[in-house]
Amino acid sequence: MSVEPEARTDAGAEGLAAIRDRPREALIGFDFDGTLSPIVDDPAAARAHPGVVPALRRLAPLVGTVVVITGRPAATAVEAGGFADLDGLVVLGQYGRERWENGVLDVPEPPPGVAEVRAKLPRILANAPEGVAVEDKGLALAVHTRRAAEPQVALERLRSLIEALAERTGLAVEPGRFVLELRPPGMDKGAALRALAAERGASAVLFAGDDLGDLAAYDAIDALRKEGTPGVKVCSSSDEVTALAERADVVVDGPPGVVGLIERLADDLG
Ligand SMILES: O=P(O)(O)OC[C@H]1O[C@H](O[C@H]2O[C@H](CO)[C@@H](O)[C@H](O)[C@H]2O)[C@H](O)[C@@H](O)[C@@H]1O
Repeated sequence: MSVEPEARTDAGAEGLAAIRDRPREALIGFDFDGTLSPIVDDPAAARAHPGVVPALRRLAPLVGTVVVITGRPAATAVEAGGFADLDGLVVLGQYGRERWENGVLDVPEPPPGVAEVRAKLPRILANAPEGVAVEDKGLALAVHTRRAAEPQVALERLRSLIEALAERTGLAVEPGRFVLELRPPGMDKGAALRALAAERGASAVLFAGDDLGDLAAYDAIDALRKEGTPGVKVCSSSDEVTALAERADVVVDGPPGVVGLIERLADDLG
């Protein structure tokens, strides 16, 4: 009996069939927060769902490449994920600017705009609603509003200030789930996914995500399909973001659903 995940689109079914036919040439990618890790109020407290590492340990030897592509620093994702001992896993952090593989971490120097943002943010946020907090990620700074009394209201109040600061410092604004991030432009999860797929000669690609920053990876899968490489877009669904579910081939219920998907893939490919 087949236990493979169900696709609601023909293209998604084709992508799953291609992964099943040649798993050792397949690339399977995951976002971290909201996909492998349940959303929590404090970003520093986020941890992978307890089922993730056991499930990835089963899947990784069966497929060509397993990658986590995240807005987090790669080292943070490895630590919070408990990924350090996962053989073969690649972690691309900061939307693809950082790479961790086999215990080796590659982190570029930040552009000067990041230091300027670090220096200016405290004044800019001086009158921000209580609960607004800054996460310093080295190559980028994220302004979180989840812990404000009215997170969406706080986010909208800050948006134009953050956008003006990004403009002045040559950075880009990356919006996400109750977060506005100031980060270097010129790289996104789609470019990162495509580059790794080309490097590994992937014959099929699956990517699972939950947030707006993951849409670039969906765009990459759409482009790969047009070029003849089958792909699958998976949505880890939530009430906070609906844009991914509208475009996904497979929709699962948050990180527990993603764990179930990984287990079903491992069952099917094993
Ligand atoms: O690409 P991702 O792995 O999804 O990272 C995107 C951002 O995720 C984190 O923030 C989100 O998760 C937090 C912990 O659950 C939550 O508190 C916050 O509201 C979410 O936006 C992370 O803190 C950011 O740095 C990432 O860019």
